[in-house]
Amino acid sequence: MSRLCLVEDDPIMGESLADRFALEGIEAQWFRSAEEAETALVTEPFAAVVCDIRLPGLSGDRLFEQLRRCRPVLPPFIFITGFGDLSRAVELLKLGAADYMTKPFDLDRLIARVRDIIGSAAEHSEDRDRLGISKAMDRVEQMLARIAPLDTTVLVRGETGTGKEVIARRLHQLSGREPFVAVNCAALVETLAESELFGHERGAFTGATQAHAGVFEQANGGTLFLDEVGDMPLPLQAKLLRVLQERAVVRVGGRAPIPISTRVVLATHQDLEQRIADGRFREDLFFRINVVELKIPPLRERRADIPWLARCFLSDCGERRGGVPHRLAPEAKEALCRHDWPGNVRELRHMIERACIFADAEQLSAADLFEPGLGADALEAATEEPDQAATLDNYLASCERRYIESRLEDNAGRVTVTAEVLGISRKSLWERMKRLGIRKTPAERG
Ligand SMILES: Nc1ncnc2c1ncn2[C@@H]1O[C@H](COP(=O)(O)OP(=O)(O)OP(=O)(O)O)[C@@H](O)[C@H]1O
Repeated sequence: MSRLCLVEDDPIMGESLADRFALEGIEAQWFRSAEEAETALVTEPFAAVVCDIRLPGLSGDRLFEQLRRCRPVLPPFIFITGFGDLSRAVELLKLGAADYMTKPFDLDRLIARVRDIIGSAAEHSEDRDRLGISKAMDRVEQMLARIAPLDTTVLVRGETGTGKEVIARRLHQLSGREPFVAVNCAALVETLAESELFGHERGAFTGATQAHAGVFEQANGGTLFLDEVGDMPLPLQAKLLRVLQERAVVRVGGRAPIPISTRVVLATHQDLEQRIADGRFREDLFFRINVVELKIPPLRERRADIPWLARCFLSDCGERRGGVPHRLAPEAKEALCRHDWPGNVRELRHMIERACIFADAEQLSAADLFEPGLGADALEAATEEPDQAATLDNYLASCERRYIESRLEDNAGRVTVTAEVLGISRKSLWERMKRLGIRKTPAERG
């Protein structure tokens, strides 16, 4: 789905835009009024909307606001504005519009922006079912497809937060089995662990007033996910080994073995070889569970997945809040790609979710992500070793300069928009730029 919705009442402008889109191979449907476009936008899918603000009847901005109220997810809106509509355009950005272009605008820039938006939307919708787009995750997906129909035991290894449970669930989904039962072995209470895993008969111990099926039985026919298996106490490891070998459980206090046909997926972030060397993990169990091993690389070793996962989480947040997903400013995307992610995908997910809740604007800056309330550049400057000879005033001025420069860069040098973002007047921003020696670049406007 890469069709564009163009809303423009001016016949010359509309025709030239429609022609240019056609020349560029972008399929566009042209509407002369917001009313006509509204009907199409509620019934048909569009990859993006290019919309004039001033239209006869319903205006472009009212159309956007109306649709926002009744549709949980809207295609990205790019507004075409006259100079007088600039402050309205800034408000629309805050409400979730993707961008705006001031007339007369550079058609090449508009085409590039539309391509950018349509391209990433298409790329994203195709990829939504994937685990990542890196080569490493490609290989994991290929392995999953191959082992899904078999009932082999699978060991998933990787640092904490790399997505081991996500992978176990994907394998389960691909296998077509039911049900999926997950147990965190590190959280098992030692005295109850055996009964939890293998079940117990009535009267097996004080308090066992009823017979209880353990997780192996509960997962019969499906998948049993044993997370943090590296942390399982040694006596329990011996019992687990027996169950895996015999493919049958004996409930605590019971005698008869109960056959089980459960695919067992185990996961750990522990260095099992080291734990074997330390006498904390059974070597025979290791060989038994290590039939198929899936190694999930840490996020810092598959950086291609970072912006892709970030987009997934942004769109999840957008769907949850029933609005247009937040976007990443280019510097925010770069900062994400540079970060080393010790907490892996979990850290990335939490960071994005927190930023979506607390950020004021629809476009997330690096500061929104890494240090809400304090600009990332200011933070960087503040954590840099200060020049010993610098006075406090010089040091603060350098933080202020870096922060303003980075916000100007985010907003393509537009002084009016940047002043809005910084929460100061345009005049005050000019004065600060002059005082701090920040020069306007030729590309700047506004
Ligand atoms: N490929 C992925 N796509 C989308 N979300 C992911 C992916 N990988 C991980 N996540 C998210 O990251 C978080 C951590 O994932 P998960 O619990 O599977 O990691 P884990 O390796 O099992 O962690 P731990 O070792 O701490 O148990 C979850 O919120 C999960 O939804």
